[in-house]
Parts: sequence; structure tokens; C-alpha cells
Amino acid sequence: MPSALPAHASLPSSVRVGPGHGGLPVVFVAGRTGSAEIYLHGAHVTHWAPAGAAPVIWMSAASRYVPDAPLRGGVPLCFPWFGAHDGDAAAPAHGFARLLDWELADAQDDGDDVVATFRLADSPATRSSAWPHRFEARYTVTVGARLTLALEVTNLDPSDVMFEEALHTYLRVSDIASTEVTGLEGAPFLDRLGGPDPQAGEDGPVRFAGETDRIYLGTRSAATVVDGAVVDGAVVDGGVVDGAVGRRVRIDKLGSGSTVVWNPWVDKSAAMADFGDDEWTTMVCVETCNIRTDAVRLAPGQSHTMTAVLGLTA
Ligand SMILES: O=P(O)(O)OC[C@H]1O[C@H](O)[C@H](O)[C@@H](O)[C@@H]1O
Repeated sequence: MPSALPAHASLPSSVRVGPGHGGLPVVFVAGRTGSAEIYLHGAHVTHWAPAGAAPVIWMSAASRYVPDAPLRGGVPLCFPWFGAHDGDAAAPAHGFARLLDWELADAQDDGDDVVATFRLADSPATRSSAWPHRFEARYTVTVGARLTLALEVTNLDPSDVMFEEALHTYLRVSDIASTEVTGLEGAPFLDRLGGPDPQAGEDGPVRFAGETDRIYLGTRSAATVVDGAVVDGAVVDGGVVDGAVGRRVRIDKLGSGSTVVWNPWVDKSAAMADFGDDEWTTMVCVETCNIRTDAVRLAPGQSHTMTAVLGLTA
């Protein structure tokens, strides 16, 4: 168990800490306007639903819940690098933050919302990693009718540091073939399944007909995942709402320059041990990031915050 949980008496009645899958500690939030679950392992949000709505976040039924592996689904916190480390092939994919136990530093009601703050600082393990710098990270999760995720990183090194970061959000959809992502029209992207050169932006929304793994650079405004946008090849008028079908999840962001859109499709799903073979049909990742040319540089003592705000829209 992590060492620093706030004293039980200081937690509001909307927050409970207890064992989750695999016995890993979880912060259970049951607020007036939304519920959430956050594992201390990686400060990993595995559930969020506005009150009265179906869950918005997707988790794999095949996720492992062990201390030395990341969870599959939810919102992995990728830091301080994204994907494979450039200079160290043995370094874990997406950095060390999603593999470490974060402290629950604070949890409070704030009006109708519940705010939980998690903290991770450098340790002997991180100082001997591929990114050996001194730092403090604070991750504030605000649970309500919207879910606000704010990752603040402070450079405690005596010299400049650079890092990448991602809120690698997995979202539930009823059928990936009927899903589209709007808000990225015209933005050039790096196709992680293709060559190194940026591809020209597309006119329309992103639609899915095969494995998709794209880094949209210079994307600072909101993206919206429209579930049930396409039915039998026809685009349905955006007003249709029937359960999850027709639902729109809007992702607003601040302090983020890049967006990753990912669906593993058939072969990659089959190749991942912690991902069900057919689960790719009901998820899409739209990730709020600062990666590649959008990596963050901080002077000594400087802080940077990247924020994603998820909400259901009509
Ligand atoms: O399997 P993971 O290390 O969690 O990575 C899952 C995925 O993360 C991002 O979306 C990357 O762009 C993908 O290339 C990668 O496959």
C-alpha cells in the first residue's frame, strides 16, 4: 500500500479508499453529479460517469491489475516520454508515471464536484531511469457532470528539462465503425503506421476503417467523439440520441499542443495480451498530449499544466 493516504477522517463522505482489482488501492468517488474510480497505481482513472449517464471511459476486461504493468483502458498518464524512449530501447513504453504508485494528496468536495489530487515526485527509481531529473507532478481529477484532468509538472532540477506527456483517454463507443472524431479537420498528422513525413490534414472528421494511430500536431482546440455518427454508411443528423448511440463526448483542453487518435483494430488487438480480441469495436482513444515537436521545456523551478475536460454534449 502507498505510504501517504490522507487520514481517513479528512476524506469527505463522497470519497472512499479501498482495494480494487488485484487488491490495488483505488479512490472511489461517488459525487452528486458524477462518479469515478482512480487507481493509485499510475493515478489511473478507470471509470467516470456523469450521474444518470452510462460510463464514458472504456476499460478492457482483459486488463492486468498488477504493480509492474500498466492498466489497459481508462486514462493512462504517459510521462515523461510517449511511446518507446528515443535513446533507451529497454525503457518502458509511455514513461514511468503509469507504472508507479502516486500518493493521494487531497480529496475534497467543491460544490457539486469532488476534487482529488495525486502527487508523484522523483525517487531513486526515477533518478536511475532514462529521465533522471528532479520533479514534482500533481494530478488533479475533478469529478462531476464533467471530468477535468489537470497534470502539473514542476522542474526541480538546476537546469532546463524536456518531457513528453499524454492523458491517454480511452472512450467507450457503441461501434467504432459508426464513430467519428470532429475538431481535427485540416490538421496535419504523423501517421505512426506510415513514414516519418507529416500527412496533409483531411477535410472531414476522422472515421475508422482499419488500424489508426495518428499524432495531430499543433492541435489546441476541442475534439468531439460522435458515437453513432455513421449508420449503414449514411451520416445521421447529429440530433439523434438513443442511449449510447448518437452520444457526443467533447474533449476540451488547455496547455496541450498535440492529439493522438488510436484504434488498434483486429491484428494489433489480437497481439496484445491485455486486450480482448474483439474489444477494439467498442473503444477509441483521443489523447490530450504534448509530444514530439510539442514536448515541454521547463526552466528550473518552472511549472507547466496540461488539462483535459471531458463532457457529454447534445
Ligand atoms: O500498449 P501501450 O503501450 O499502452 O500503447 C497503446 C498505444 O498508445 C498510443 O495510442 C500510441 O500512439 C500507440 O502506438 C500505442 O499502441
